[in-house]
Amino acid sequence: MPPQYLCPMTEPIIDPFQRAISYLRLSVTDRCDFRCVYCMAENMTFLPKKELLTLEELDRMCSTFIRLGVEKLRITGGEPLVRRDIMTFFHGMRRHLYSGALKELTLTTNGSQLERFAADLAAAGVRRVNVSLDTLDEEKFARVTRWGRLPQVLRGLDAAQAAGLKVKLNAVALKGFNEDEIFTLAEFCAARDMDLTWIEVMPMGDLGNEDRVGQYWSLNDLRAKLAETYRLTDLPENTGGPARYVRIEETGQKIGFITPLSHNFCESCNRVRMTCTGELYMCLGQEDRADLRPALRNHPGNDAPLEEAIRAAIGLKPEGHDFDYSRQRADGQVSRHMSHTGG
Ligand SMILES: Nc1nc2c(ncn2[C@@H]2O[C@H](COP(=O)(O)OP(=O)(O)OP(=O)(O)O)[C@@H](O)[C@H]2O)c(=O)[nH]1
Ligand SMILES: C[S@@+](CC[C@H](N)C(=O)[O-])C[C@H]1O[C@@H](n2cnc3c(N)ncnc32)[C@H](O)[C@@H]1O
Ligand code: SF4
Ligand code: SF4
Repeated sequence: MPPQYLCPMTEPIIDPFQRAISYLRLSVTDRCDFRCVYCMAENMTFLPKKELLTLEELDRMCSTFIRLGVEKLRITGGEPLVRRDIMTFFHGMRRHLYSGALKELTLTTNGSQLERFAADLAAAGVRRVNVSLDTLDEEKFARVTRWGRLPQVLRGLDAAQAAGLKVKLNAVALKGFNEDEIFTLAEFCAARDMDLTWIEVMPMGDLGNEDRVGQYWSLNDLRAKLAETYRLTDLPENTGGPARYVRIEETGQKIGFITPLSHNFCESCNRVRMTCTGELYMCLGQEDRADLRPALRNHPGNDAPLEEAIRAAIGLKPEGHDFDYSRQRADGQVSRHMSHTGG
């Protein structure tokens, strides 16, 4: 039997494994202007737009989570910046930053729309963005994203930095694809004062013809390759996020490793994820979820049922994921696509 959760309103909710849940990742759309080969199939069926929570509903959901102790809100997708009028939502969240209840409002993006939106994001109180970029080669970029164009993303990075946003690059490590770019990407980031985090590819969703097992490249191997050239020093574990960091002594640069497969970090998990239809997923690597929409829609003007539904859902958060490439399944071990919850 999970314990009861009677927390003071401003303290984060504690899950069954004594982890405080202070971080909400919100997917505001399942659509995207790219079709990355490890994330989506080329032909995707998206939700009808009428299924999505409205911007007002997203605001009410997030405000309720913030009242329940969420201090960090990351907007993701699909591609969050392709949702129409999404800046209205960002500007609405600024009031929680001003009140001090929300410590960080941020987003993870493919960068394609940053040239257009970076200044407005900064005006809404966003201080840093994570941009996904797996290669600096134009032809490879077009191949891995299927629909993306590298120059557009590079202009987005420039716009973000010009707007004063701190930028972190996320690169998914893909066997036989970007193994040869670990030094170029490190140098690119060092020259632009951007952090870089590598991510192990996770077996989620049906990708059409892509080979999941063949894509996987352990970050232990990537790290060993870096260490052949650089002296790496492990930095103290940061319990606020999934990445472990090393410093490159020769350049002072920090490199992060997100290793759900080779070294899982579930013990310090502090997060839950909500989809654009109001489903709360308790773990990225599991199917457990709760539909918060009825509590939201059936009780206009009364947030108590929604608060109760959120507490009950977090009371069911599992201990961790079950991803495992040793089972040699090329299909996703979690059936939904990464874009459903936004990573
Ligand atoms: N397995 C697992 N992977 C995660 C988790 N959080 C993030 N990731 C992976 O890391 C990727 C990058 O995450 P980001 O969106 O940049 O967020 P973050 O690393 O939490 O961001 P920071 O605030 O910069 O630490 C995600 O898309 C996932 O692939 C998690 O809780 N579990
Ligand atoms: C799903 S995307 C959503 C936000 C935005 N479209 C972007 O690409 O940054 C969030 C992150 O998930 C990562 N991702 C997608 N599929 C993945 C997979 N199968 N394994 C690991 N990371 C994945 C992407 O590289 C990206 O950094
Ligand atoms: S990783 Fe991001 S940019 Fe790529 S297809 Fe998925 S949602 Fe779109
Ligand atoms: S896999 Fe699940 S439990 Fe582990 S860190 Fe990610 S969300 Fe948390």
